[in-house]
Order: sequence, then structure tokens, then C-alpha cells
Amino acid sequence: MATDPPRPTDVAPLSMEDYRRRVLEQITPLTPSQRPLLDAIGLPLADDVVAEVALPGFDNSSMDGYAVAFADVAEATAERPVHLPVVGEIAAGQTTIHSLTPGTAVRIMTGAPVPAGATAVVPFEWTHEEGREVVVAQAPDEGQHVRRAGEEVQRGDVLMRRGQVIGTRHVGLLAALGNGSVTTAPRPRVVVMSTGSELVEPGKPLAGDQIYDANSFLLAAAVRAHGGIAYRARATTDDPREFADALSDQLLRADLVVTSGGVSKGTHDVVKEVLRELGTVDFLEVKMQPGKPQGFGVVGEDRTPIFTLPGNPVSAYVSFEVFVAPALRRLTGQAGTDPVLRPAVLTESVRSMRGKTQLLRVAAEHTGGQLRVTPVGGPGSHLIAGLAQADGLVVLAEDVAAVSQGDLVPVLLLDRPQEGR
Ligand SMILES: Nc1nc2c(c(=O)[nH]1)N[C@H]1C(S)=C(S)[C@@H](COP(=O)(O)OP(=O)(O)OC[C@H]3O[C@@H](n4cnc5c(N)ncnc54)[C@H](O)[C@@H]3O)O[C@H]1N2
Ligand code: MOO
Repeated sequence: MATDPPRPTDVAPLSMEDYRRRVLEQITPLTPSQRPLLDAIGLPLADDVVAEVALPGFDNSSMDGYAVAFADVAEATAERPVHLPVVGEIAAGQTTIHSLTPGTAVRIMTGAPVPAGATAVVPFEWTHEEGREVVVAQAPDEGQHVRRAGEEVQRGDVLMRRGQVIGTRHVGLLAALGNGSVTTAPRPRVVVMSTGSELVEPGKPLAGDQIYDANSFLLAAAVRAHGGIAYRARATTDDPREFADALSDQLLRADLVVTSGGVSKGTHDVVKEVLRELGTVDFLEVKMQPGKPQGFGVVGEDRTPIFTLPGNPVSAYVSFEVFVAPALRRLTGQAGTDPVLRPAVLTESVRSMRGKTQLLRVAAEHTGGQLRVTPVGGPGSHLIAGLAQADGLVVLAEDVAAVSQGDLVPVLLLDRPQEGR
């Protein structure tokens, strides 16, 4: 464990935003390295992407048909078709003919290079063959069905910026540019630990006063949804030695540790008890509901960052979305770290507690060009079935006491990968 001298670790209450800022300042982005393209999905680029090839790379046909000199077929109609001798064939990837002699036609396939001298492609549907000749019954426009070299991308173009998150369509572009690998931060490895003597692994029988460990699954799923690798540790009891040992064992594989439970004011608040001793983790109240008791700091020789989230499942999850997810974005060097809030119409009036940021669970739907949000479940931090119905969190600022039906409110949409801005 860390060798720093102990220091006071209980800090005064902070606003949600100030706490997030304080936490993010203490997170150092992971060192970028090269990784195969498909392993980089969801990670932000460490460098700009500069095109090393043009797209298209050469003039090529967009249709199966005949490469011709436009002037030869400009007058072609069904009534007065133009006859041209067919002198060869070019398929994609099998270039044999590099130039076209005026007055002739070359059969060409989609994607095949258009020979020099050809200035249009006549699709097969506008023609028929008679012996060794093609009969053209409809004239193309000049240049029609020819995709020009560099039409979309020129060598040297900057196509993606550092910090931009790689999504499905970017992978397609990067591959088209010939980038088999890209430089990104590694996917953060996040150890998720639950604490509490009442916790039982799902699938095992429950005794009277026991409950299933929901948080380690909930938080591990959230880590994955935000592009991290989750290592879910089995729940530990309220025995300080057991928690300290488990944490110490887990540090080996962690870029970040997230615990839940054991941080409020009870007599068995094991996380607080153990980590306070180290002097490297701050415990405080954040002016928000849910998610009031929080802890953040570093542990172990590598000074691995650790979040100690509250045990109530909704509190733990909401804390993840507003603090841990931004930290994951910072670890990977993403351009924007704070949650993106979108304006939405509230369908019911709600009250809020002044002096605390309220994170209201809502169901969000797009109707009539509007994002509309409706509160779901109750306000209790234990209401996990209500949480499962939610796909958004409305953020009601500390100074808000009430919001009326129809008002615009900022909403954090859940499970939407947040692209770099
Ligand atoms: N006297 C006070 N009591 C409490 C305060 C306070 O300010 N003064 N704050 C309350 C608030 S707010 C929260 S949130 C909780 C946070 O408590 P802890 O972080 O110490 O968490 P626990 O006491 O261990 O558990 C709270 C609650 O959550 C259930 N839990 C815990 N872990 C899991 C898990 N992995 N899966 C499912 N459920 C879990 C646990 O059984 C408790 O019901 O403190 C309030 N108390
Ligand atoms: O703030 Mo606790 O986090 O509501 O339930």
C-alpha cells in the first residue's frame, strides 16, 4: 500500500461539478500505443489521422458496362444507336488495358480502373452486344459513371482529429485509408469491488437478511458500456483485513478501482475505515442526490486512482455516470470528459431539494421532433427496478426547487457512447 504520510482526508462538502473537477485533475491519461483497428473501437485517437492515400485512389467505374470516349457515343439514341468494336475487358483488381483507342469500347466492371482516354462508362443496361460490337442505345453524360481519383479524399487531408472516439464508421474509413492499426490509449482496466457482509453472489441461495450483490454487476456493466475492461471481484465482508487484502491483490490488474458500499456513517463502513488510514483517499459529501457520500484518491505503489462509491445501487450507478465515466474518458485522452447534457421537455412537474443537485431518473423518448422525459420509479436510492426503467438522468441544479410540466430540462442520456467534441 502507499507510503505517503497520513493526512486529513475528510473534506468539506462540494458541489457535483467542483468534485468532478477535483477528481479529474488527479487522473493522468494512460500512455497511448499502437493497437489493431478493431481493438480500438470506442477509444479516442491519440493522433490526427492524415490520409496517406487518395480516395478513390484512381479513376474507376461506378457501373458494370463499357468504357468509351464520350465523343463517340454523345449522339447515341435508341433510334440511332452507335456501334463500337469491343477490344477487351477490365475487371476490378485485374488491370490489363491501360488506355482506350478512340472509336472502340472496353468492357469494364464496377471498381475497375478506367483506361486513359475513356471519358464515360455506358452501363450494360443501355447496350447490347452484336458479335464483337457493342450497340449503344443511350448516351451518357460526359464523365458519367466515372469515379474520379481523389474525388472524396486527397493525400494529406486530415480526416479525424486527436481525441475523436473511434466508432464503427470510423473503422471503415481507417481501413479504407490503409491504417491496419491506430494509436490510442489502452482500454482502461477497471477493478470493481463490492463490500458488505450482507452480500451474496447471484445464483447462490439467500439467507434471511442477505441480499444479492447487484452493484458489482451493475458497475462492471457500466464500465463495459463506457469502453473499459471490467474485472469484477467477489464481494468482501465488512472485515477490514479482508477488504484491504482483496484490494491489494486486485491492484495488479487495475488502472482504476471502483468500490461500492461502506463509505457513510455506520459502524461497519469498512472502505472508509481502511482507506482513511492510508491518507491518500479523500472522503466527503457531495451536494447531490443520490450519491452524497463519496471518496476518491490513490492507492498502492502505482498510485492507482480509486473511487469509493456509496452502496445504495442507484447512488452507485448515478455516481458512476457523473464521476467515473468522465474519469474513464480522461484516462483514454478523450476530447470532452464531462457528461453531455441535452435539452428535453419534462412531461410532469417535479420538485427538487434546493442546495443539492438532483439526478432524476427518467424514461426518454423522441416524439414529434422533441426529446421528452418522464420520471420513473421513486426517489429512493435503493429502487433498482425503477432504475432499470430509466434511460436518462435529468440534472436539476442546486438552485432549482421546482420544475413545471413542459419546461426544458438538461438530460444525460444513458448508454450512449459519448463521442469526442
Ligand atoms: N447516519 C447516516 N446514514 C446514512 C447516510 C448519512 O449521511 N448518515 N447516508 C445515506 C446515504 S445517502 C447513502 S447513499 C448510504 C451509503 O452507504 P454506504 O456507502 O456506507 O453503503 P452501505 O451502508 O454498505 O450500503 C447501503 C445500502 O446499499 C446496499 N448495498 C450495498 N452494496 C450493495 C451491493 N453490492 N449490491 C446491492 N446492494 C448493496 C446495502 O445493503 C444498503 O442497503 O448511506 C446512507 N446512510
Ligand atoms: O445520497 Mo445516497 O447516495 O441517496 O442514497
